[in-house]
Amino acid sequence: MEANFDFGMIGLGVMGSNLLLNMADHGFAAIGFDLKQERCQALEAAANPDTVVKGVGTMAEMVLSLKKPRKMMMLVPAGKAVDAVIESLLPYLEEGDIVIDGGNSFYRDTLERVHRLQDKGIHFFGMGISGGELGARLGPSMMPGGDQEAYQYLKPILESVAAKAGDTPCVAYMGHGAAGHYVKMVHNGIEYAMMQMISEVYDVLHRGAGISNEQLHHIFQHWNEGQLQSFLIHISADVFKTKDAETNHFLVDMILDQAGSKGTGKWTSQEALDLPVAIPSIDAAVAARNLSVYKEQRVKAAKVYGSATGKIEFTNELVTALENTLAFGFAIAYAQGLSMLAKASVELKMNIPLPSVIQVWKAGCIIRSALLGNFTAAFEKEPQLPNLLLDKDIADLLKNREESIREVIAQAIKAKIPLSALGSALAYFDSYVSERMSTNLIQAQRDYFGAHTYQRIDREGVFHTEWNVENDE
Ligand SMILES: NC(=O)C1=CN([C@@H]2O[C@H](COP(=O)(O)OP(=O)(O)OC[C@H]3O[C@@H](n4cnc5c(N)ncnc54)[C@H](OP(=O)(O)O)[C@@H]3O)[C@@H](O)[C@H]2O)C=CC1
Ligand SMILES: O=C(CO)[C@H](O)[C@H](O)COP(=O)(O)O
Repeated sequence: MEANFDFGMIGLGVMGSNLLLNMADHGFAAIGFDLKQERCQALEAAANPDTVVKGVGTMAEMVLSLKKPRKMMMLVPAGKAVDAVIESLLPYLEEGDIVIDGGNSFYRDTLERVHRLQDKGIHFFGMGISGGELGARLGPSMMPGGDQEAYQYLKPILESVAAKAGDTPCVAYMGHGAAGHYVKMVHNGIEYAMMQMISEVYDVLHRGAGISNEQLHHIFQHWNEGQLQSFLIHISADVFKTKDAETNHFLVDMILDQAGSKGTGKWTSQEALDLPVAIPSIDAAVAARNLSVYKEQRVKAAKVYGSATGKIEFTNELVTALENTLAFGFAIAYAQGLSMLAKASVELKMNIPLPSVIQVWKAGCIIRSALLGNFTAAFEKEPQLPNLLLDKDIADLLKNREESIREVIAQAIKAKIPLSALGSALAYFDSYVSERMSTNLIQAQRDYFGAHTYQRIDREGVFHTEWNVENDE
């Protein structure tokens, strides 16, 4: 069998077939494996003329057709399928071969796979991919992590197929071990927070101010031309104008208010707790999706407590305040995610280059936004900046929008509209910028009931007090 293909793909579903076609368009001879013959045929049928694309039904044919060092990727569901693919591949792999898992795998699983395959001389990469179907076909954002030397073999292919922000490709080496999947996990955590914040602003405008989907479409379209320019605002504008073919109602109004999730947001929260690092807006977004699932209970509770919201007056000022509120919230969501990466980079010895993370997120991915442009300078000044809020220019950005978010949240509280992600973004901000928090009282309480000791502000050391034991239980 002649080994004349540049890249192999395992799993010719939505992501695998599109990314492979993208590689072929960039001049790489591309071969894909899928057990289903119709997927192989569909791949070949979708290929552009003058590109080299082949679909095969055996793993052996795919692997043995690749030039060495062999470069291949699997785009299969996370979990058992990834291990099943690895087991099927192993008999055909050789030392120096490179296998990428481009799915949304849990980074701890990836780390175990990196080590398992390292023992056999095989380079295993965990690579987050963002951008969905269209992104995979035309230019995704990609977050690969693994062996830095082996990355040099992947770099030319990945850079040519990646989305571009200006002239710079939105793919870069994200660090050792499972860094690629860790960065993608946090990307998705931020995605959860931004989506939740947008839905909260929608709630203020729709249930609170009573404006129509047409108006919402125009407002979001307008926002997408300014400071909020982003993929998520763009698609939301599109959503508001879309009609349901069956009923001719606006489709968004016909969709059940129960949010799905596949786990990456939850993992981000769980991992943040372990580090530990505070990412309350991401936590709030995960919790909001969970709460949404309890529809039956919510319907019962609404009957008991009433679910009617108060009226919020619709004015141009409100629209501007909401725009600033979202910009503030988005910046805090990024700040929380990036602070998590800064900490994980050190604690988990992944060496994640934060300036590259910003670059990779600038185009192609779900959380791309104009705001990211403001962060480049911050990380150029201090590449391992522990928190964006410490940068002077970001401080100006937040201070200029602080009044708006306080006003919006105050109005929403009165109107009974829950702003859990936005509210927690402001509380995070207020806590982070507090020279003195109220946690001195917590320390006193811990020492009172458990002799856990405390430190003092006026001298070094660890102290315990015999608090008033008269009333103790
Ligand atoms: N869709 C999206 O927008 C995004 C998806 N991802 C991630 O990419 C990965 C792939 O997603 P997507 O392309 O949407 O999924 P699809 O369901 O469209 O495709 C999955 C592919 O994996 C194959 N497959 C499943 N199990 C096995 C197995 N045990 N052995 C070999 N092949 C197997 C399927 O084969 P067949 O059905 O032919 O048997 C199919 O070709 C997932 O991890 C997903 O989370 C990441 C970013 C965005
Ligand atoms: O990775 C993605 C986008 O970046 C996938 O679309 C993922 O499925 C989104 O997560 P969830 O399904 O939990 O909303």
